[in-house]
Amino acid sequence: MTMDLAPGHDEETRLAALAVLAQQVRELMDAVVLTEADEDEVTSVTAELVALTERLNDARRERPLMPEFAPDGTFRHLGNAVTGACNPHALPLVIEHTPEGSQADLEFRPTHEGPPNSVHGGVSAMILDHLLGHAVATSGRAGMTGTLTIRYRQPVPYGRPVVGTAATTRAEGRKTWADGTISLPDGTPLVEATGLFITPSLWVEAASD
Ligand SMILES: CCCCCCCC/C=C\CCCCCCCC(=O)SCCNC(=O)CCNC(=O)[C@H](O)C(C)(C)COP(=O)(O)OP(=O)(O)OC[C@H]1O[C@@H](n2cnc3c(N)ncnc32)[C@H](O)[C@@H]1OP(=O)(O)O
Repeated sequence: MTMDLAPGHDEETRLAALAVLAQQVRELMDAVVLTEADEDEVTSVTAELVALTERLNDARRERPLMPEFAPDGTFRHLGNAVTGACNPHALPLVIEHTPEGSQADLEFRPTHEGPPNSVHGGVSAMILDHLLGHAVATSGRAGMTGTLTIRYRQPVPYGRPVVGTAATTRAEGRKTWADGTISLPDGTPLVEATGLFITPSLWVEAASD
């Protein structure tokens, strides 16, 4: 049977399949950090993974998927380390644009372990960097992180829901400041961040060309 496919349908279907693969790889990574399998089983699984890696590398891109607008007009960056549905490194973070700024429901995974039973501080900083950057971008003043200051108030648990929020606080020329937190659902702050984002002079020049 043949189907009448809309333009781009094949690629969207392929990307959806790739997102499912990326999610399976996240499950695989958790399985690797938690497994108690014996050496023979670990060696056997590794051999299968080598074969799977070679199959994917038979059709390899030069670099991860770029930011773009999806067919429905929404912005997406499927290859991003924080938000990319097709990047197993990403949670992925799904960010909502709220009247106050940016917000995301999060659940960290065993692969994010830093101190025993809690999330690595660098991972929390990475998530806050992105959330702050998103708040800045949605305020119409997109920029690169210049500075990021983090205050770790309480350990962040994994395997439990937490909430990330961010909002811009002030702007001056090409500089925009934003604050954000990772909190428990009851509002208890765990990590606080303040960042300075700078719109690169190159972007300003490119926009005025
Ligand atoms: C409803 C609307 C929907 C819209 C949807 C939107 C969706 C949003 C989507 C997606 C969100 C994305 C979120 C991303 C979040 C993650 C961001 C990252 O992780 S970025 C990677 C890490 N950061 C870097 O790699 C930067 C590396 N540095 C640079 O590229 C440059 O140094 C840069 C751009 C920061 C500045 O370069 P220059 O040449 O443009 O600017 P100069 O002239 O050097 O400085 C201008 C002013 O800024 C100060 N400055 C420069 N760098 C600074 C710094 N690092 N710290 C403090 N001040 C700095 C300078 O002292 C100067 O200040 P004086 O004007 O004199 O007061």
